[in-house]
Amino acid sequence: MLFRALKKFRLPSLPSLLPPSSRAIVPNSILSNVKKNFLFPREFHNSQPLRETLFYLKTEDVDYSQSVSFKLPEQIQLIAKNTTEKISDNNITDMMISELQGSFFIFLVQALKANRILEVGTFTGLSAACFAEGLRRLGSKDDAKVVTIEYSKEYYEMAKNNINNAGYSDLVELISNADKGGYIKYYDTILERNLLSDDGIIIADNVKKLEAEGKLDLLPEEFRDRCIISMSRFNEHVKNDPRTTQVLLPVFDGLSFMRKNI
Ligand SMILES: C[S@@+](CC[C@H](N)C(=O)[O-])C[C@H]1O[C@@H](n2cnc3c(N)ncnc32)[C@H](O)[C@@H]1O
Repeated sequence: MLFRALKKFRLPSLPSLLPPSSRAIVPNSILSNVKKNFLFPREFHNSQPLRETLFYLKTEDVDYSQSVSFKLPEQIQLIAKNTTEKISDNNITDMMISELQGSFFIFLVQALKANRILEVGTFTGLSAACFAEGLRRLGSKDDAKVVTIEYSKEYYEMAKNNINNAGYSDLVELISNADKGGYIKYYDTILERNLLSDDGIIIADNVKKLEAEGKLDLLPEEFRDRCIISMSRFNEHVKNDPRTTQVLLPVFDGLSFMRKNI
């Protein structure tokens, strides 16, 4: 599961999920990406029928969309290439956002005129680079920044190299953290601490309703329950929260957009 939130933060302070070094820097932000990689065991990732049902967009539709959408800059495409070269396990590289999603994120940062972006779950830095590219295309102000946190030391190191090599280190602050909190925790922390500014947006990724696809019974019960529980619990939590308004779009892996009711 992947949690993304595109948001604008309000100070005074950042939640404890960020280390002290980053506490002063998130007035307007995008929070992105908590992927719960443990949700699907390897053997299920490798099951073709399941993969087809989990990733329900047809390849030709995605290819067509990509062919008529603007391309990711070469230096960002290289991050995706390096990731698949260095991590040969498809189950892991599947965590990476698609090229099309990367283009969408650049577009979104520009459209929202985001200035500060907080991403939870860097992986190898592809989406962070896209956020940074969006900031750059906006003609980023002095305080514009992507703060991205990753709890895996290995991915953190890979991301650091990728971001440096792609030339975004001036815009991206990488943080290695140990907090394994889930979607609800991050979401509540942001709202309770009033970190989301009035025009900020939270995006949660990988929140599509798996059981609607009818093939969840391919998974053993324990995994089935965990998938449904964690995703639908989050969706329901937000749906029932009077503080925000949510729209869940059936795109990519299920992208939910939330904004504060003001
Ligand atoms: C789906 S991947 C993110 C995809 C990525 N942003 C990209 O560029 O394609 C999710 C990442 O989040 C990390 N992660 C999961 N939970 C986290 C948490 N609570 N704090 C920090 N990182 C987390 C995982 O280690 C993994 O690298």
